Amino acid sequence: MEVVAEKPGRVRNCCLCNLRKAALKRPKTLQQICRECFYEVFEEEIHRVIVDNRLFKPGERIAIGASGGKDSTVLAYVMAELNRRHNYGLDLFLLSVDEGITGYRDDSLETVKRNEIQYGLPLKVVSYKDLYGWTMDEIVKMIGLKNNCTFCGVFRRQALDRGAALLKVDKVVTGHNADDIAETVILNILRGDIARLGRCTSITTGEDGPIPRCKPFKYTYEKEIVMYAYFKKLDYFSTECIYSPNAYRGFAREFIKDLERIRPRAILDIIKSGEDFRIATSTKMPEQGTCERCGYISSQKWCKACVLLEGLNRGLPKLGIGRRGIDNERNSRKTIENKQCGSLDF
Ligand SMILES: Nc1ncnc2c1ncn2[C@@H]1O[C@H](COP(=O)(O)OP(=O)(O)OP(=O)(O)O)[C@@H](O)[C@H]1O
Repeated sequence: MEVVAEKPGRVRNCCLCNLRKAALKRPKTLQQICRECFYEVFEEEIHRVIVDNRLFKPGERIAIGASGGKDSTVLAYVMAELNRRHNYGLDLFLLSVDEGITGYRDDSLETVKRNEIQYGLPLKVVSYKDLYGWTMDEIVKMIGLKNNCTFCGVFRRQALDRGAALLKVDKVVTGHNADDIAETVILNILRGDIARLGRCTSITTGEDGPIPRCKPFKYTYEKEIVMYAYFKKLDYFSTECIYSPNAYRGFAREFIKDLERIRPRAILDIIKSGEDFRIATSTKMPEQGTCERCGYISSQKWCKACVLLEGLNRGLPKLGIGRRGIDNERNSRKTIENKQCGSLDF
């Protein structure tokens, strides 16, 4: 983290207010600014994104997807702050999914429980065990570490929707940041995944599904989120998931970080390129329907979660994995590709 060294006589004034000493170099613009101005530009940029994109309407109930990590902790703090300051008129809730990962999610959930009190936001926790009858610990015991992120990603997406339905909220917001989105653009290009490339830069997704999801941090740099959490001394959990090797995404992440070092704007430009892609009309997009088994949205006969669950319950966990997948009559092409944690398609 780039904090300006405070050597007497050598520290410049903040280039925004020109009153106080600069305390940090802003990662997005490389400006040397004071803490107070950093808080202000950081929060106001998010406010502008919320207003310009009309993310919320007064009176809406909003669930903040809260994992206890830095992004969602800062999101919960800033959302509560902006809601008060700008009178958004929102009813905010914390919504956590307990995947059942001992030594990781149990600890991070303790952080979210403290955030509930610190920020005065009611918390709802939904668990894989209650929803699916399996914890990730049990799934990993059965399938090993190879495709576990596929199960986790598919189950989490649905678990958040189910939690949102229980809370009767109008929208879910997540802490996906600009770096996450730029990485996903690159990953979708590398995979040739046109359908996901087309939607991964949208600030709101799932408007045709059970519950829309928004990303107020779409243009917020990860480094700035870390700085903000550090200076504000926010209480968050910083351990990586113990089951997530994340190799392919890791390469994209490193690539973006290298580009950012040379030119900080690169992150915003990749997002812009993603936004400006036009999908050829000849590209066949999946048709939206509902799962015959559980009623969840699905482009196939069974939704991804039901296919994976069927595999687990029949002791054939590879059933829904890979390009062959389960032949579900209506559509025998691939059901699920191996996908790793932190996917934006969630
Ligand atoms: N278990 C969970 N319960 C609720 N929301 C979650 C959970 N896991 C992820 N999310 C939501 O999805 C966003 C992106 O998740 P990802 O797994 O990429 O974590 P991350 O980038 O490390 O974010 P964070 O720092 O908030 O953990 C999070 O910011 C959060 O809003």
